[in-house]
Amino acid sequence: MGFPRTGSNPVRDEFIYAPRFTPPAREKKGSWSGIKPSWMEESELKNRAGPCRAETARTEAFRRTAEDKINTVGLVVVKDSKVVGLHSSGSELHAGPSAILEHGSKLSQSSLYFSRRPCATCLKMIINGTKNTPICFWPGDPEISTLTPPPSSENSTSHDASVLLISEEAALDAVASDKLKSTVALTSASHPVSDASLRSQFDPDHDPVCPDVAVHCMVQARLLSYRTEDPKVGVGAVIWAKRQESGCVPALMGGLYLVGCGFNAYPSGSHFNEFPQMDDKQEDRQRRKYRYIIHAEQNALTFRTHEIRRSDASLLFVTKCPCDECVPLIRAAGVSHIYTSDLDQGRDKGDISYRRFQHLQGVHKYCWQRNPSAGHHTSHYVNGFLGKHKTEPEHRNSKKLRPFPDSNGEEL
Ligand SMILES: Nc1ccn([C@H]2C[C@H](O)[C@@H](COP(=O)(O)OP(=O)(O)OP(=O)(O)O)O2)c(=O)n1
Repeated sequence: MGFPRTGSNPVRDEFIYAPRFTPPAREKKGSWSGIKPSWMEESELKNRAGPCRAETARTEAFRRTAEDKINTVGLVVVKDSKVVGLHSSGSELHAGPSAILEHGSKLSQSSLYFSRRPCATCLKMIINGTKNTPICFWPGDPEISTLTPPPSSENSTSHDASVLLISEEAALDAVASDKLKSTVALTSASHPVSDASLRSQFDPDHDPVCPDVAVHCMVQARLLSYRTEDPKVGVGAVIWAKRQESGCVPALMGGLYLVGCGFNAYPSGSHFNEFPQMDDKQEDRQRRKYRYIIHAEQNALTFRTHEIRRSDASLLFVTKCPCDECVPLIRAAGVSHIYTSDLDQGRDKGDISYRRFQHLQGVHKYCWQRNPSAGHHTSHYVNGFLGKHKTEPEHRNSKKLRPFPDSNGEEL
């Protein structure tokens, strides 16, 4: 028997998982809402095709799509019969997460119209971030995850292998989508919010916060990680921002305000043991957790209580290196500083990899080394680990927070 996880976003019975496109119940602009996503899909492709006419762009788009295997998606967000959001998928960030970034949990009061079935990564974020939200899509080839490697054109064997891999990924996505949409409605409650205060201890000429405050925020993230629903590893994330204008925030906060926080968990409102929990050491890929679990950063961004303002420094503290799924999201959200650990950095693990973080540009990165003398890719000894990972004694003095070098080896 399961029990509900508290969360602000139950997955609903009313979820419309249309095998064929379902026009919105004849809203005034219903047919337009249906057509618009296709236009949005095309608009992204038009951008890629350059300033040519629509028809040419479409032809070009199909050619490129076939080559790239991206299957771009258009998304229209409708609220009270008005279009409140237009999003299209790019090669790094899909339309679904882009809508989550723009609207957050306000998507709950809207209807979503996709031009094709979203991939499992998008669907899990949409389901997690919405409540009683109709989701409609045109039939046809589903969206392909940005994590799926494009087919190589170098030789036919690797091309065939890539195409096979894409088919397998698409099939697994379809299974995950079905599983995600079949979840049931549960209770609603507010997402956990840390009420910790920060002392005003930072160097205004350099980093937005001093190391002591960074340690403090990391401890907050770590505490959150213990709330994980992942049977194996807990990850916590806290986002703080530093207001540029003085005088708006009480001095106690040192100019910082909480943007959001989260931990890795199954879609909000799901039952215990409802989704697969295996990791990538176990054989059956259909039963692995990665397509279902919402990452700590994804939850922190989705259930944020403040918008991320580009004019303010925004600081993400996350107990584990951001994975390849989250890096584009974090960048698109406008996070300016990332404080994280060196755990798994650079690792390629198939279902979840950590390669993109090292190449992330334009963001200040601080790498938390639990033990500077140890190399990367060691065992899990950071944050709310569970299960088989061995506990390492904590030596506070061995911790070292250091700026992450950019790809040229220079510190940011
Ligand atoms: N920045 C990150 C990185 C990971 N996670 C979450 C998503 C999954 O719940 C879990 C995945 O962690 P691992 O990469 O450690 O995968 P495994 O649990 O399979 O461990 P292993 O390294 O042994 O394969 O962590 C997260 O929320 N935020």
